[in-house]
Amino acid sequence: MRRKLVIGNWKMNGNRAGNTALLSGIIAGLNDFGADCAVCVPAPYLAQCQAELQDSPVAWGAQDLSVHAAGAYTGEVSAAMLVDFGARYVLCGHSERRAYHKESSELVAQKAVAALAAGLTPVVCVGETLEQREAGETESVICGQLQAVLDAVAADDLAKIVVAYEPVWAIGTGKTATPQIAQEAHALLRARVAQKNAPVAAGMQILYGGSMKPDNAKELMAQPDIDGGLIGGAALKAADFLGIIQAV
Ligand SMILES: O=C(CO)COP(=O)(O)O
Repeated sequence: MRRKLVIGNWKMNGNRAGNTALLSGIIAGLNDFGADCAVCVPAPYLAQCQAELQDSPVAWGAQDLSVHAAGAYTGEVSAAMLVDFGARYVLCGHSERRAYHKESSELVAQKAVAALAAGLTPVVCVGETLEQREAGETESVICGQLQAVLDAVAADDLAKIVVAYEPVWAIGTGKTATPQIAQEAHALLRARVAQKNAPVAAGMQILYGGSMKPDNAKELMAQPDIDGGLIGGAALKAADFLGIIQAV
């Protein structure tokens, strides 16, 4: 049985006082729901997570990292720095990074490799745009994005990856993928991993992201290949985030 995982992606939101309120609200409402839970926060707030979450069941992580270990890379943050602040997860290749920062699948794969080398769990994000879906390219796009990572990561590390399917047309739009559409994509992704290593594919956590809310989470997470959620907007309110975790 794969354990469910719910990760909140705060994107570029938050401030110290608001974060404290949100994190303490999450901690106060968490019971043993049988799911793992984490927040991926803007890098400046990793220290705050370390201070406020360290004795809680909530893990924390970052939204991006550099492929470089150290050196003259102004503005970048290394995997080792994230580890220094207790991060466990790091998003790699979120669609907003791919779209606004022109991150290629090859770069995303290198980021996953850098994360793994430092002991972080990369959450590799894949997803098609509406245009690509309407052109019948969903499978080639999402499996191509995943394949770059499968090709780059050492066989021993494959089992340490988390994948997130986030259809771009469902992110922040209120248009959730139907459970059937999401399940179909998740099954394709799992089958692609299975071509490389079937036992790893069977154990891999594949999360859904895109307008997941307390009222649609249950049906999505009931699908056989959906192992949790990567939550944007609904992760910014403790009640909504807890509602999604509870849906597990
Ligand atoms: O991009 C997302 C999480 O990474 C999803 O965002 P929303 O939940 O706001 O649609």
